[in-house]
Amino acid sequence: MSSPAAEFVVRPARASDVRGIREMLEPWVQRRILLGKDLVVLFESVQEFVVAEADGQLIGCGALHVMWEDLGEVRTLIVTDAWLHRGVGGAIVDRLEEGARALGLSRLFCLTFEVDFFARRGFEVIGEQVVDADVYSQLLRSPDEGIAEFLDLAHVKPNTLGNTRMLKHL
Ligand SMILES: CC(=O)SCCNC(=O)CCNC(=O)[C@H](O)C(C)(C)COP(=O)(O)OP(=O)(O)OC[C@H]1O[C@@H](n2cnc3c(N)ncnc32)[C@H](O)[C@@H]1OP(=O)(O)O
Repeated sequence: MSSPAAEFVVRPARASDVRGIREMLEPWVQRRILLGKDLVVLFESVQEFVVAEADGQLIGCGALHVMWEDLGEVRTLIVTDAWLHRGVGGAIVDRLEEGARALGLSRLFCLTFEVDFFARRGFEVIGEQVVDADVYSQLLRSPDEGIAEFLDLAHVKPNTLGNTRMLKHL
């Protein structure tokens, strides 16, 4: 017998979700899968986040970070163990892509171990930089650690070991 359809919603995050996002994030930071974020950084970026919720509980999250006029990044994508493989991650990515299109972005980057998941959603592995030298030099001015990872700077290489750089044209 097949299990009943999973009921969840994906919605913009609220400030009151931030501690729950941090709880979902922490185990992945410990395992060096995702970049750690201080609470203040998560509060400051709450408008970038969507969350998935079922029965009033957070079951997933993801964020869209704008990097340049045409370019964004999918960040901090997590689904709780009990909800894996039920379409939650895909629904979060769909929502982030919708947000990216609404912002006028045409390319979405991600840095991930979940290569198959992203490949099945249209992301392609990239080897080289996807911004020109001028944009690269502008991005160097950002204090954001995720941007440093995007630029593949030496001081963040320990964070990104084993990750794959992927890009989707929207
Ligand atoms: C850019 C970044 O943030 S990278 C970091 C990515 N996150 C992590 O590494 C943290 C750990 N991983 C996770 O939290 C999860 O594994 C995620 C977020 C990558 C994926 O979340 P999930 O909710 O399992 O994704 P989702 O269910 O949409 O898809 C997974 C598979 O389940 C399958 N699936 C989806 N719905 C159903 C369903 N109702 N019944 C059976 N299988 C299903 C899909 O076919 C999919 O397979 P596919 O990838 O071959 O297409």
